[in-house]
Amino acid sequence: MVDANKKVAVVTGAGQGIGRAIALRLAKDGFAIGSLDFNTVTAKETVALIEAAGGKALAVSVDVSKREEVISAVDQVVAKFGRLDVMINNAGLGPTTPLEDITPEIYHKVFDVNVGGVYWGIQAALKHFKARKPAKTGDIVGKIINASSQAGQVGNPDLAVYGATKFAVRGITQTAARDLAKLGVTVNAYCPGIVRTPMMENIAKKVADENKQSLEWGLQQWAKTVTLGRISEPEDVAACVSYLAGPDSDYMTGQALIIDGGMVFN
Ligand SMILES: NC(=O)C1=CN([C@@H]2O[C@H](COP(=O)(O)OP(=O)(O)OC[C@H]3O[C@@H](n4cnc5c(N)ncnc54)[C@H](O)[C@@H]3O)[C@@H](O)[C@H]2O)C=CC1
Ligand SMILES: CC(=O)C(C)=O
Repeated sequence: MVDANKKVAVVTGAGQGIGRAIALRLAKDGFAIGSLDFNTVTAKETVALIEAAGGKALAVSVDVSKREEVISAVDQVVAKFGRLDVMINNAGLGPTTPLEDITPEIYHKVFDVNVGGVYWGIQAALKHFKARKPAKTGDIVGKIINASSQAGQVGNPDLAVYGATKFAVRGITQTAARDLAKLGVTVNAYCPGIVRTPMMENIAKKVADENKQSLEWGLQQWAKTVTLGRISEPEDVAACVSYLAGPDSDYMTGQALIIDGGMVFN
């Protein structure tokens, strides 16, 4: 159990990339962290990094596409740290899927993770938020922050499945914000541009290989196509999520913050 006023955040997909950056940043902000990931090894590595910096964290193995696993994982974090303040539904899959290559298996798998994981994360968090009574009307008892994308704002080449899930996350965020406001729960999303992570590198590798160019060239091509050419770092996204998780954003709900200002909407 942590001291009573130490806030607690759960991050899904905390084993690498943007999720790890968010977990490290929120730990630096003073949160105890639930580091949830399909990959137990990397989830534990994130915990080790947080503890080495003097923070508190718990790794829990989870497949966010499985509702009961998500509920159980969040319960384990609350059992350890005594409370839940922020739920960050970050875990996702980002395959490149030319329209004619989409199969029912790909469709179900990506939607089950990217969209189902958000539903189950919201439900898992709500269970604990509803147990808290706002001291006065308008007080915030919990925050939900979901991972959308620039690809959830405009159609990206070859990302018809992935992009559809990110459009869906924006819709879920707006509906949940309306439905949960009366409980004192805010719901927002972050919409990064091109961020240097294993997911984005896998996507960029396709265009790089097709053009016999380097991975960096592929990332740049993507950045020029969907933004004004900037490749962000996971820490840039974590800074935005730190704002959404902190008290300065208590007034905000239902927003889908576009992180990479250099957005180009065709
Ligand atoms: N990298 C980018 O350029 C952008 C990423 N995003 C979004 O940010 C989020 C994080 O993306 P990245 O860090 O780039 O991805 P990543 O692929 O580098 O890391 C994703 C993490 O989620 C975990 N994960 C995957 N499926 C899971 C499941 N079923 N259950 C639990 N954990 C699971 C993976 O093990 C991994 O640790 C995703 O939702 C992605 O859609 C949004 C815009 C841009
Ligand atoms: C992976 C992603 O969200 C992109 C290409 O914006």
